[in-house]
Amino acid sequence: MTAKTTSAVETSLAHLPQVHEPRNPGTALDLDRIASLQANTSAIERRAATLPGRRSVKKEYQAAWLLRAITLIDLTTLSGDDTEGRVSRLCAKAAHPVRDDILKALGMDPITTGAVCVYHEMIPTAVAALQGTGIPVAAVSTGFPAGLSPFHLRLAEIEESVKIGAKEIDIVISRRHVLTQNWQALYDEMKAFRAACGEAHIKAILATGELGTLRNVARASWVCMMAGADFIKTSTGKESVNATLPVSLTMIRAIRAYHESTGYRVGYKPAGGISKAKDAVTYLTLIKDELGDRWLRPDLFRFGASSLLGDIERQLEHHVTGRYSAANRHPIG
Ligand SMILES: O=C[C@H](O)COP(=O)(O)O
Repeated sequence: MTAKTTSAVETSLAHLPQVHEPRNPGTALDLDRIASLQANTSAIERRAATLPGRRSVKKEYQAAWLLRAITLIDLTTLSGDDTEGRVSRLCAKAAHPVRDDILKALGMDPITTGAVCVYHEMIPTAVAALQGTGIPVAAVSTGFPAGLSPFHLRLAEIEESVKIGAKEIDIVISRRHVLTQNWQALYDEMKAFRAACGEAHIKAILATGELGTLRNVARASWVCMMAGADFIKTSTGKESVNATLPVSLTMIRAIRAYHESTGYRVGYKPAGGISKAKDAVTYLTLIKDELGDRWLRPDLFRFGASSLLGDIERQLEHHVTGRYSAANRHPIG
């Protein structure tokens, strides 16, 4: 570990004070604006194809980016066979995601993940396990992942999740409202979900792999932000197509335009299938390029990921020791 590397890591993670960003209150539904939205699919795909080339990360900064990525993970388990034991172990990992010897070699103080994300039934276990850590519990509510349970039950699930300690609620939108271009219905649904959350922050999962076109992704992003979403999120992780770079560019540019238009910053959460450290760094450089450093903090960016942390750990270990002790032999490029 060179002095230059240590300094890069410290510079990257230093000065991350708590920022109290005003929450997006939403706006009236502007149907003309929604109708006028275009998505230049071929331009977006061309831009996505250049990633991560243009801003590849220098070796001495890789550890810094990887540590930053860890602080931005919603460490997730969303399996039908989840148990209290698995969730407790996940929470312990969220509180100590990096081995002490690696932190020491990098000259870093302890860090934590951004949050832990679980099903409603696992909230009490996660809340108990994370007590005193400052790590919030995020819950997927509203009949995740399909979101097709009765509307009043989806609202009740949100309210119950908040009541028992979830500080963040990841809701799933009704994809049919997008596919039928029923923007008023999507807006009303999202507003009702936001109201049910109260003070808890709400992340709107668009399930982009089921929305058909990037234009629909752009329109759904705008409608959810107009209805007061704190974050927009790509996927549940259960669709056949989850987070992709073209979808991310579309959503990130909607966030940028919404900020320019209203002054409110909405967060972004790519989720589903992001399991490699290299991909995490690509996403972070994309955010830096398109939205700027302000979005590289946990209040405005999260990865929804169940297995990303393991690969980042392997890459950090390699960075510090020069070798892999685990199965992954593919260094970050
Ligand atoms: O919201 C989080 C996703 O369900 C995580 O998906 P993943 O298991 O593919 O990382």
